[in-house]
Amino acid sequence: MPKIVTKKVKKVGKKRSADDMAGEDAPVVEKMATNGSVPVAKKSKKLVKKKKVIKPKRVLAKEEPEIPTPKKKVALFEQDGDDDEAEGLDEAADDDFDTFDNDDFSGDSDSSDEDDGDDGLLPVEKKSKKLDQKAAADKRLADEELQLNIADSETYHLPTSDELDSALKTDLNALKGRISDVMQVLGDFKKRKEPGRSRSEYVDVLHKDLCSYYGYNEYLMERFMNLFPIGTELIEFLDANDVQRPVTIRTNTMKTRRGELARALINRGMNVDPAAKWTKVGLVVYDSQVPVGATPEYLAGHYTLQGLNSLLPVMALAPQPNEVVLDMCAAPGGKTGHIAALMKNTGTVFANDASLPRGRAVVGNLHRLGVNNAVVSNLDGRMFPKVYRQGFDRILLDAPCSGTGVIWKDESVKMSRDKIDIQRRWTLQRELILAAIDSIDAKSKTGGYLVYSTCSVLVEENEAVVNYVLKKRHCKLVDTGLEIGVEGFVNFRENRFHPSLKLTRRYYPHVHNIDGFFVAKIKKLSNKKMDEKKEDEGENEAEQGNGGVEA
Ligand SMILES: C[S@@+](CC[C@H](N)C(=O)[O-])C[C@H]1O[C@@H](n2cnc3c(N)ncnc32)[C@H](O)[C@@H]1O
Repeated sequence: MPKIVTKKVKKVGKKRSADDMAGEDAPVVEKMATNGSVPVAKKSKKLVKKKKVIKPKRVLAKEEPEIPTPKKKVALFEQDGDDDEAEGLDEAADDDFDTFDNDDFSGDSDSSDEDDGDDGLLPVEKKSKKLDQKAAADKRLADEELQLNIADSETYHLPTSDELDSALKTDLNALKGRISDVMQVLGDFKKRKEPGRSRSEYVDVLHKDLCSYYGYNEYLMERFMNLFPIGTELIEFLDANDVQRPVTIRTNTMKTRRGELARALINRGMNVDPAAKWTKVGLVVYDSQVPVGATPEYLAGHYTLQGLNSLLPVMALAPQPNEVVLDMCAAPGGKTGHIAALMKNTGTVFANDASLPRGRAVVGNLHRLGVNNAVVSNLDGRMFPKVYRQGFDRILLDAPCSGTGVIWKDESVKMSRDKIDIQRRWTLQRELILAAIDSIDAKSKTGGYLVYSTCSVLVEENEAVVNYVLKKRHCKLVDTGLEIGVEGFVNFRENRFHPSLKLTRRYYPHVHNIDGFFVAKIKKLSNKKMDEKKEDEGENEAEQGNGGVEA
């Protein structure tokens, strides 16, 4: 029987020990499940190649070479006019940052022609626009070069298997050239193909070359090729997987407000800005003269280090004051702290994790953040229907996953995620999502919601898992209420999911400049069991052993 740690977290803790902090940036048990925080450290590069500039469409790029002097930034933050305001330190009180969002906090007075018509954009978004323009110019040049590569002959000679195994494999430039050439051929196949060659022969060459160039196993590369049918988006995605995301922090609104925190951090030598228009608590840290995870403000719990993506499932969950909420896979606790803040430290939030060492990090973090409405437990999430059946108003299931959305944090994902590994993961995810839905009270007066999220981009771990629970339980998908993200798949290759799957949201590093992520919000409709015949339909699909997703 698993041991339950029932610690009511009561007060702001003492200074955190190194042990307490261990879980926050360095996951202990599941290395891939790291979407709770953005480490400051850079990863090492395996391949020596030209890195692409990420195009931040809605979120920030880390390129921000000009660091305004702290003094200048403080003056700008002071114009917020929130110093004398006496609102409580809650999320709603952060509304005054609508004006904050529109101010120029970068200290960048550059007003070049390109900025014309950019009124209303954040400074960083203006910069982002310039980056877009530069990227477009680069792409034009690259396209022209590509044309030159294969203009000599209309058709393209497909390498033999000997050639494939030759020095080309280690010559990254030649490999990249061949990838471009083959992609060009596939884009205009009838005209460019070598007579007698099939499309699949070209796709096979491309597949192998992409594995060699980017360092992936064939299984995972195939999944990505299915996700982004061969074209520039696939390359953009693969390039983005090798680039660090911006360092971002979440303001703990139980202790401070974003403007106040920004001023304090700027005075310590950090260069920060509002992270994005859709969040009133996120700040992006462009640069810092002090360790972001060790300032007095950090130790006092005024903020947590969190990727912007990790704000999204909690925003979708929208926990209400006085509810009973479960964070089923909570460690290291970044999202639990956010849930507690939205509940204004009222009601009860259960922070559970199957890993005891990671659970200890949750206790440390919640103490630091001043959370006093939490119960920390150490259970296998699948046990909850037995422990507290239909006991919760809302549940967040931030499921353990392949981490294919956060490859920049853990490059080992590229080689370790094979068919068996992914199958093991979606099997657990299906068991957890059933347990989660069975632990929700459909009759809750204020809630009855489950949010399912992963830091994976694979359909098997996302849409297919949600589609499975829709078949097995009385529940339906509802709007996440999130401003950004692209729709989840309803049709994916041969698969036909429930049409409501379009209400789910996907996030990609190359599109949103945040970690690859998935969010679904589900409303439980009844506490009654579904009839067995309907349940069997879901079961049969799972038995196919492909996660309901055709290769
Ligand atoms: C994606 S991480 C959670 C991150 C966390 N929500 C946050 O934002 O800080 C997934 C977590 O699931 C936990 N886990 C794995 N299997 C579990 C299970 N069967 N029941 C509960 N937790 C589990 C892992 O220990 C890991 O901490």
